[in-house]
Amino acid sequence: MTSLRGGTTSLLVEMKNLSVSYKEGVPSLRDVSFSMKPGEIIGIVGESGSGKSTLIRAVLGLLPVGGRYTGGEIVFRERVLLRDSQQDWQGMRGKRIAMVFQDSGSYLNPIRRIGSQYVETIRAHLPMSRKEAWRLAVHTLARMGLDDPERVMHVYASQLSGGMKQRTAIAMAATLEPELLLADEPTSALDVTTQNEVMSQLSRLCADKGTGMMLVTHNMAVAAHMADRIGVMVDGRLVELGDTLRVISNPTHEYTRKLLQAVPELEGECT
Ligand SMILES: Nc1ncnc2c1ncn2[C@@H]1O[C@H](COP(=O)(O)OP(=O)(O)OP(=O)(O)O)[C@@H](O)[C@H]1O
Repeated sequence: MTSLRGGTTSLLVEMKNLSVSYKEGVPSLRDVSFSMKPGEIIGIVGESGSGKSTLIRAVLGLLPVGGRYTGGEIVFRERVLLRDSQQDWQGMRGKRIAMVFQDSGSYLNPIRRIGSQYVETIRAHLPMSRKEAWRLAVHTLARMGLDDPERVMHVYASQLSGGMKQRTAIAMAATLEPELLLADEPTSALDVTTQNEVMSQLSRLCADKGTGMMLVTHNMAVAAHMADRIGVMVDGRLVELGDTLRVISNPTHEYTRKLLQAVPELEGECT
């Protein structure tokens, strides 16, 4: 299990009574409140439809079609995002707040070599020469477990396997050293062995760069392995939030107990 990182005491993110609806009068997020410290990893678990994706998309200011903020606040580094214009919010995306999702790899540009799009992404946010950006990209691809990163830089996405594309997309998001990485089931399309590897590499990359992560997963074992704290969602509410060890050894909510009982290797730790 990872430990808490980041030295400053100011908060990275605060959610205050956040509510979101897609349909009038039917909230998909209900009064969700919590805060994150810099460098912290929070795992968000819960059943399908409980609002996990809505929660992290809300932080990015990119709700799925039809979604509306109906109450509350999101504060990022002491700045209230919900009161800011979309333009201010846009300035945060990519560099300060980045997101990876289940099929990020499939969004790589198919008609440009990986190296060209990777270098351009880096240089759009960081003051670097092409050579420096190339070196940083190769280094990060290697940290994400890609065996021959120079070759990866020279090929098109169609020449990479699904796992390699996903690792590449995750590396690209992490390269910019965002303060917050929003990860929505980033490895669930990969086979189990690859999932574990990519999760460990991602966690190491975040630790290297002091990046905080909000990790949405349906897999309690993944959350227990990766996160400093675990939050559990049921029907749009955050019904439990606590240190990982406390949540898995002494869950307070019935639904958390049910989730833990479904994970054989954690079952013995649940009282
Ligand atoms: N674009 C949308 N339009 C209408 N309703 C939506 C939309 N996106 C999500 N919802 C509804 O909001 C609720 C929360 O959905 P959300 O996708 O956030 O849950 P989730 O916990 O991430 O689910 P899953 O694990 O299946 O991805 C669900 O009832 C869902 O049907």
